[in-house]
Amino acid sequence: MMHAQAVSPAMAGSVPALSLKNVGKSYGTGAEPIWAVRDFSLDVANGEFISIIGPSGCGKSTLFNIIGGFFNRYDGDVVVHGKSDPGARRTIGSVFQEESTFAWRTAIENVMFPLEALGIPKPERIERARDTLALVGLEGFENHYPAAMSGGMRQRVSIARTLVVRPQILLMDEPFAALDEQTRILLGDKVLQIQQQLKQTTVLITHNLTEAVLLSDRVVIMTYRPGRIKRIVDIDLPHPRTSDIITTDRFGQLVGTIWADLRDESNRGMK
Ligand SMILES: Nc1ncnc2c1ncn2[C@@H]1O[C@H](COP(=O)(O)OP(=O)(O)OP(=O)(O)O)[C@@H](O)[C@H]1O
Repeated sequence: MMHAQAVSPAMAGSVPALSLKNVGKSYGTGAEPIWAVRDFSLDVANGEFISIIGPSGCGKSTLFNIIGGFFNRYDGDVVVHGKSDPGARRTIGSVFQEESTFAWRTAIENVMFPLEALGIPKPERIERARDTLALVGLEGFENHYPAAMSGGMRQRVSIARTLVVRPQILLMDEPFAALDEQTRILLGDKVLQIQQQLKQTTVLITHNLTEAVLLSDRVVIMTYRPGRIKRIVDIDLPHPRTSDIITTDRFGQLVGTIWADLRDESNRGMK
């Protein structure tokens, strides 16, 4: 169940949805640059749910920015569905850690926003935004402003705004970091349902063990700075899943296994 290979067995012979080839990024100049991420290589299969977990400061957000295309310069290659040209990343939809809803727009107006940029006619925009809000469990809240919603609901609006264009790859950086544990777990259920329905490839950056094990097909554990792959753990829990699985022995074993690695890296970060 545990191995350090960076290629999923399900992927043999097919083009990965996402391929990271020796990606890296350093900050600062001069003789001693700080390497945030170094020599990070990983293939993600179509439809796979991958979590990347690591201690604070290990380079998770840096990796998110590399994958999402938010840096001008980094080392290595990011290949999306076999292509590494600048347009290849159009099939990636990103969800950010910080709250990113537009306060002056209602929930449905937030979700319609990316469709406006694509020039989609209004009736279709409304229909697609409504459907996607229903997908994230916000039916009936279409006309609410973000200020009248909870943090968890606002993050669901952000997720809906990303999903409304049906990205083939969903990339998320700690999207539930600001939420309490119960809301996180319930949102995890929602994310599982969405993934089972849309079957999009998902890369979740997180420091939350429960979330990583609940949601993922594989969990990638990062080392403390420079962020490299320490180990990849196959999550051999059955599908379809719900948060009920948290109470099983196998879930506990997987969390324990990952925690053992993570604790070593977190300790290095504390020093
Ligand atoms: N703009 C920057 N300039 C210099 N160093 C930076 C910069 N951004 C990040 N770093 C360094 O790179 C390392 C990785 O940062 P990054 O934000 O990617 O980590 P992280 O794993 O996302 O952290 P956290 O979980 O605490 O958000 C950090 O240790 C930090 O010191």
